[in-house]
Amino acid sequence: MSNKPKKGIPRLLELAGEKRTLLVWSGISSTASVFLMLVPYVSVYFVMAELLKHASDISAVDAAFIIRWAVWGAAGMALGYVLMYIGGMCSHVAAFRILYGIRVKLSDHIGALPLGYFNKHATGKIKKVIEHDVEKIELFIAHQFPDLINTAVMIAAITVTMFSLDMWLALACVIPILIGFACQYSMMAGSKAQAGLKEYFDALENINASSIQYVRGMPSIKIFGQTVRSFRKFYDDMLRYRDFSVKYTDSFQNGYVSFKVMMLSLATFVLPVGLFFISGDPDHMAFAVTLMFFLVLAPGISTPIFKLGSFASTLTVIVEGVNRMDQIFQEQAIVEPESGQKPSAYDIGFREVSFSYGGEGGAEVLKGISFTAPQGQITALVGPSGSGKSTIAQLIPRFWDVQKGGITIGGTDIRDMRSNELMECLSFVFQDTFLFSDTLYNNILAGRPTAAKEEVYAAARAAQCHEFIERLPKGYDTLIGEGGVYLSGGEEQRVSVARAILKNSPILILDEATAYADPENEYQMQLALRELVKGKTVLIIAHRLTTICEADQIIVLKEGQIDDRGTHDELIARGGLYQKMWDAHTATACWEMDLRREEEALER
Ligand SMILES: Nc1ncnc2c1ncn2[C@@H]1O[C@H](COP(=O)(O)OP(=O)(O)OP(=O)(O)O)[C@@H](O)[C@H]1O
Repeated sequence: MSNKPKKGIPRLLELAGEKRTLLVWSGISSTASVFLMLVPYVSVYFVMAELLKHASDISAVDAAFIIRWAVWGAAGMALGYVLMYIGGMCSHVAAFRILYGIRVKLSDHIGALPLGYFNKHATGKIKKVIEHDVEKIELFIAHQFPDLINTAVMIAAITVTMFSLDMWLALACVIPILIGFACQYSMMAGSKAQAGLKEYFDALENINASSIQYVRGMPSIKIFGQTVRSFRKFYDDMLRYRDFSVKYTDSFQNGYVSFKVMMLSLATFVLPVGLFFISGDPDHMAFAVTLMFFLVLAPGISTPIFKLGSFASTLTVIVEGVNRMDQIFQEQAIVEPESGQKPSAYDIGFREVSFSYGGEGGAEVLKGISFTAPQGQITALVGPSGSGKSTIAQLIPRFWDVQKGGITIGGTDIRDMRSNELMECLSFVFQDTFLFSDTLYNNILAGRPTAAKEEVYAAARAAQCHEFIERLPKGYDTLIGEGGVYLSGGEEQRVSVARAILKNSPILILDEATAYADPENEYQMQLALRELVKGKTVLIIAHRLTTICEADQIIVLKEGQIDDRGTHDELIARGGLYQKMWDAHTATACWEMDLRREEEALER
């Protein structure tokens, strides 16, 4: 058996899993309903035949026979509708269950991906796949699947009937249909069309991603008096989508027109063939009746065929949507060890770590980094912008896995720890704090969902946010974000410190934690952090060197390598890069002081 990965509809059915059974029932009900719907036509045929047989003496008509067929016809139609309804119900239930199943699978998989994946991929793209592409599947399974079966069975039944009546007339009908299909298929299924569809999906994803950026970047756009036109990315993506859609639709013109012309002129092909054969048939009358039947049936078959054509275009969209889902499923999830090891201590060790964002062979942003952040001590990372400080911090929670060397916690390689155990050891306070659209209380509680009320308040007090929370009209029940209040950058950071205090993990990583702090806020933040770092292994990244000069160890980075290390005094004494940074920092502080003095003088 081949293990080739499935694509398109077979892949969709594979994703549907055991919910396929409902789809099978939907298919069976729809097929049965088609045949039952044909019963009234059969009954009309027999009733007509009986009436014609006794046209000269109508009293000889078998009334019971006619009533029987009338009842059969009505029953067939009624049962046909019931089965059609059951088929529709089954497909709807199956669709929503499949949708739910696929979304859960996608969410589970996304949850298992390394955090770096979310930096690399725009949220708009992921959102489009989970919402838009999965939703299209519902449309297909719930509505079009039973219709598709109906249409296919009807076309098959009509074709069989045609061939059983007359092969030549049937061929005169079927050959133009096949040519019409070939014209359309060559346009829609060719490699150019497939590439076009991919490009169409890319354009749609780009619009999704850049529209989110546009909305998020609205304050900057407004402040700088710009318009949508000046937000080039969104504007360009919209233009690209418009131009591409017009070009893409145009490319189907010839194929679709040829297909439609063929379908609507089937009688033009049937009539000459019929006239050719009628003269050679001894039973002219019977052949004439058959020819009449074909001339009536030919336009009738075009309706289900048009329907089938529209399904073909939906199918290509579904297939591309399933491909997009598979691209997410193919993303390598974090490799979890069978049985995770627990660290016995909480020092962090970097051993000859080299890392490139581009994977193996890419440009290295960290080159052979080795250091130990001892347990219970504060280690600071400093260095010019782009030297790799944030990358080091993000490698510890496995945003990405290192390509060379290894990172350990208490001597245990982080790749040998289960992710939940690794995360339990760590707390983060990032520069950009993320608060959920929820109450302030729940935002702090997120640090340890099992914490008691008093513990949440204690954490808020320690993080210097209790006072400002109490001042809000609804206190801890105040909603944050949409429909609620917005906090200042410094307040948000202190809430995230409260969250970290509540989590009380043995290792703490602070990335630019005082970035938003004004003098008042910075003082509050320092008080909050002092509480937070007590007895923890702390790795801190800060541009304000004054905040880290007390650190037990300072590691100076330059272009992805360790340039120097030591305490503040040792590094100053050595007079290297750190001393230059310190001089620059103190010069800026003096400059700020001078400005303040000038302002004060002016005020006086
Ligand atoms: N997601 C990413 N993909 C590719 N390259 C990245 C990514 N993040 C950072 N880099 C690159 O890696 C290098 C190190 O970046 P990093 O953010 O670690 O530096 P940093 O010292 O923290 O800088 P800063 O002080 O400005 O925040 C930079 O050259 C940066 O351009």
